[in-house]
Amino acid sequence: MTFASISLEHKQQVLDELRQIKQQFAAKNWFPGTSGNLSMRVGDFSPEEFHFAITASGKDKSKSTPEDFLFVDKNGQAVETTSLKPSAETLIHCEIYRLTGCGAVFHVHTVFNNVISEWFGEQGAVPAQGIELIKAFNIWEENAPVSIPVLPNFAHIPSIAELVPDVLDARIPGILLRGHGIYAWGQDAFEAKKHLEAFEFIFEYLYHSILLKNSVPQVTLDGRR
Ligand SMILES: CSCCC(=O)C(=O)COP(=O)(O)O
Ligand SMILES: [Zn+2]
Repeated sequence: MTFASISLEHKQQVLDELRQIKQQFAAKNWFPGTSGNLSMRVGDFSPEEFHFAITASGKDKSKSTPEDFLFVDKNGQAVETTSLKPSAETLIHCEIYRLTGCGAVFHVHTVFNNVISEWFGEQGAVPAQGIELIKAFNIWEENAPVSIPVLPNFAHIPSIAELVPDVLDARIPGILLRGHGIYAWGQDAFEAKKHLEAFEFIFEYLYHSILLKNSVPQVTLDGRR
């Protein structure tokens, strides 16, 4: 499917949805210091050809302007004449679309995802168990353990993108970058948002639970420490 053959109406719908989600995430303070990027696929997916709308690089994502998004191809190259630059992290989006065929990819920097990615960075994954919200990932097995991959953070984005295939887990719709932020995706924007919110809940839960475990003396049932 060529970019030109995708209807203008569909492209506009995607931009409208992205704009709404950007405002909702900005209201949660999920784009501090111009960080974060959002994308949504337009048209059909095939690994050989796909297109998506993505946030322009370096913008204040809490503001809405006519210059917030542009369309790119599977290599992250703009498909229309524009002065806008796609997100510096577009190649990571490209790799996630290529490997999953998903419909939307959202990336945010939060204090909780940064702290947790650092805490578990050395072991390469964040373990979580017994948290009801993993049902948001469509995991219904009782007390199922999940493991959220953590990749090292490099200034050279292609070096991060090339590690994505090694850690991507079909059951877990997200990857953390150590000391940087999270990428979450889904078959559409609704699902990607649901996944991102569930990840952030899990990170916040783990943050508090690790802090409690390390600060409250562990008392056994017979009163011994
Ligand atoms: C200012 S945060 C550093 C870049 C980054 O990690 C990010 O998410 C935003 O980059 P973009 O090019 O998408 O604005
Ligand atoms: Zn980032």
